[in-house]
Amino acid sequence: MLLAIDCGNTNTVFSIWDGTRFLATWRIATDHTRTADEYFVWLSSLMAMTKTDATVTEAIISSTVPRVVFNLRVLCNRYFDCRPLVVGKPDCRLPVAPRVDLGTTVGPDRLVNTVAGHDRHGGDLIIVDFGTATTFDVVDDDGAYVGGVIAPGVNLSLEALHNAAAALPHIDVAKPDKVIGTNTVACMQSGVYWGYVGLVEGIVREVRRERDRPMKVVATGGLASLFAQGTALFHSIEDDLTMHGLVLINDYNKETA
Ligand SMILES: Nc1ncnc2c1ncn2[C@@H]1O[C@H](COP(=O)(O)OP(=O)(O)O)[C@@H](O)[C@H]1O
Ligand SMILES: CC(C)(COP(=O)(O)O)[C@@H](O)C(=O)NCCC(=O)O
Ligand SMILES: [K+]
Repeated sequence: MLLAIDCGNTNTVFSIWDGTRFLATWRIATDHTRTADEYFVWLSSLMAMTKTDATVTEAIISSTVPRVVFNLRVLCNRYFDCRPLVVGKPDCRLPVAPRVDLGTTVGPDRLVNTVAGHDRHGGDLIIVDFGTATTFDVVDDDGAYVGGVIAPGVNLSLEALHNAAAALPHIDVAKPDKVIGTNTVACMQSGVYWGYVGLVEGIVREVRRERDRPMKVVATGGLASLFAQGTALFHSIEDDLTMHGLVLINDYNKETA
């Protein structure tokens, strides 16, 4: 079975793929000080508690945080006796190479999303990923990542507002009932919610204009469904997009070994 690990700047997601379906998906806060032993205690207790009968024989990692990869590699080597594939490293092949400026290191999460999005929808495609950052990945007809947009993430914007203004509280993102807020929290929620809807709609409009062709829009990431309530832009919401891409890349590397 495959252990697929998607490490973002906020959360790290572990999924177990049995060749047909995901048996389990577990999430932990990303922390580069976490050791391989800590990961294993956490993983094995979740496996036991949920009665997940998994024998991990292979692993693949996508990490936007370079520092965590070391301990994740140790986890795979020591406890699952396998050498993980790490997306973005030279020994992890991709079906189609990205077409970007020389010297650019594209976030591995964006490369993985590109593979998954193209498998499900073909091109031309825009993938919107609501993570720590909100990213837009532009996928060409042949499946190449050809660039995109990086915007500050929703929660990052809320944090920045709270940190910079003494009278603004820490709040969670939500869809407000009305645009015009009649209290501080409602005003902040409106600014961030409708501001983001405008940001996403505006960026997609401009990307389509620049590419001058029809492009599907797929959304992923924890906050995608909340924003889908405020816009008709998304053709689909796919929470498992990154995990699907990790499975595809792992298969591709085995097939072409
Ligand atoms: N269902 C949700 N509701 C509210 N906030 C969420 C939800 N899922 C994720 N988040 C928040 O969205 C942000 C991005 O999370 P995540 O998608 O895990 O980011 P990353 O992939 O960059 O680690 C985090 O601040 C997280 O707490
Ligand atoms: C843009 C990102 C920070 C998004 O990461 P996330 O929100 O998933 O934690 C990550 O994809 C990254 O570090 N990218 C490197 C630069 C690039 O993709 O061009
Ligand atoms: K992201």
